[in-house]
Amino acid sequence: KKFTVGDYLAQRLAEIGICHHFVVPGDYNLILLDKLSANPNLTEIGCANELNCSMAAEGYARANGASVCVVTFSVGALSAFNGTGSAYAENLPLILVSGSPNTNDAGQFHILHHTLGNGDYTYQYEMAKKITCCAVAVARAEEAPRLIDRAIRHALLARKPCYIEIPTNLAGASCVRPGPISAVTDYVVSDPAALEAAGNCASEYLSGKLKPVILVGPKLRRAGAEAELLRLAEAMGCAVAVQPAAKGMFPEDHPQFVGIFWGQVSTGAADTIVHWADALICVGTIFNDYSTVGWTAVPDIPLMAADMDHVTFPGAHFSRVRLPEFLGRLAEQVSFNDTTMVEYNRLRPDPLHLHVAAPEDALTRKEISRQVQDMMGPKTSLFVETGDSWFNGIQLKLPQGAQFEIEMQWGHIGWSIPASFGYALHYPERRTIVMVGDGSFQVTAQEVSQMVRFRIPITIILINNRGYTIEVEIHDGSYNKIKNWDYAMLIRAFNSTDGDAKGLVANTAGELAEAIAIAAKHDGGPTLIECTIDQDDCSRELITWGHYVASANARPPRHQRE
Ligand SMILES: C/C(NCc1cnc(C)nc1N)=C(/S)[C@H](O)COP(=O)(O)OP(=O)(O)O
Ligand SMILES: [Mg+2]
Repeated sequence: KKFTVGDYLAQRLAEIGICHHFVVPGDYNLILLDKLSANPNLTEIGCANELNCSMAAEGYARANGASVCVVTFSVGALSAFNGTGSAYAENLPLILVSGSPNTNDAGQFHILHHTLGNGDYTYQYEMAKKITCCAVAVARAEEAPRLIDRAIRHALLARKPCYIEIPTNLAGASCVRPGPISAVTDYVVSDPAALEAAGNCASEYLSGKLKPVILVGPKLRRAGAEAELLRLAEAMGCAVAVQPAAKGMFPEDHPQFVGIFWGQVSTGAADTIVHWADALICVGTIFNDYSTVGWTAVPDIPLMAADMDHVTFPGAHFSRVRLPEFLGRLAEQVSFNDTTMVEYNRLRPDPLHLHVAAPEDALTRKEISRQVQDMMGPKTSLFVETGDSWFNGIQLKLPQGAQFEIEMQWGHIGWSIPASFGYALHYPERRTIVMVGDGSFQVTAQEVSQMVRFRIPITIILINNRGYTIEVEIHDGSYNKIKNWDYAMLIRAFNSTDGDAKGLVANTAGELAEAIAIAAKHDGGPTLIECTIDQDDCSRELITWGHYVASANARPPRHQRE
């Protein structure tokens, strides 16, 4: 049986641990799709469109470590670029594969369908270079092994997406078989001298400091260093604060967890402790406009920042120091100093006694949060969508074992529906819950039909506040209004005659409790619960945060100031 370029790609994808490949077919990729589905280790997952396909792959990569999205040329890839951008911003090795024109067409100046019609076939590859860590276009079958291995290796090492373009007439062309996968997957260990020097520099940075705090950022998990961080935190005994996009990357039931550090909208007394510290160990942190509340919450002491493959101090930088190895080494050498925990225990806020609404009470944002809190257990994975769901979700306490997913760097509304679908395919034994607003839901609603098709029992808490409330709080206008849907009824449309999803409406606290009880027992497919709340019922945190972000957006151009 002929071994082809498509078989080579399929084998490499399977060898790096991918079990599901997300696809939308098109005549430039059909032969390639045949080769992928011929590989027994790969299960084909069709998506309703390429935006959702790429976002499903983004979510799958959060669970699986790497993922692949296979689309057709131009009309497919340009939509998939959005999920690829998300994977770049969120540090996920998503492999974007696109079919492309027959290798003879460019040289014959043919005009082809799906293209711009100007005879240029390089624009997609050029665009892909900007949003991936490595982009390759296979022009001859002989070079396919080298290019495929290179792109995948770069993506795995950098935790960034890569791009592989395969012409429609090469997917089935003969190709040699691959060598050991270790050539692709073996990571680059830290440089021993740099690791040693960075460790010594950390000791210097910490010596003499009285009040060290650890601040955890979202790149910790992407670097695979959660276990080493836990060891370091327990060796120091200090307070551990977490950035909002890193929620769940340090256990919230741990005695040293002091809350989410998010400036004015922090939880617990995280901001008090972080600002009280005289040494801040930042691990995988990202200080962007959203996580610093419009630049009002940037730590103001000299900090030490350990990133995925380098460490910087107030006076030194060390390249090729991998985060797991660095934190592991630090855990061996630091001295115990729980000053910030002693202080925190004097500041620890009393647990919130959330008002329990009466069953007949109209549903409110607070009551939804209270009931979602009660849903959560060790097997819960909670996805929170861009919108007030960020603030509602971040306030929740994660029980031991619960996971949390947020897309705070890219922030594409609608991400949570396809992403939770992709994620849940890898974790069928977990109970995935999505908190999503009405506006976001309208962007990618079609992927609920894939949850129906593949019978994935995701619980979707759809918070219908009649429009784009987060935008209203940043800057209101007519554009923040949207057409209301009968969201629960949509499920009947997606079920058609062979689906087993449930669409429920909750207008009161009692109806929500009933709907959640039904969802907890339903596993034949998703349960969508449409929760109607007042359109002005949004979190205090959103309003506060929105004002600061709006003023950051409004800073006058520099030349106007002079
Ligand atoms: C329109 C936009 N952001 C701008 C935006 C526009 N387009 C994309 C793809 N991503 C974005 N974040 C946002 S946050 C809406 O308020 C979301 O509305 P909804 O899902 O209904 O949530 P809230 O009501 O809680 O805000
Ligand atoms: Mg809304």
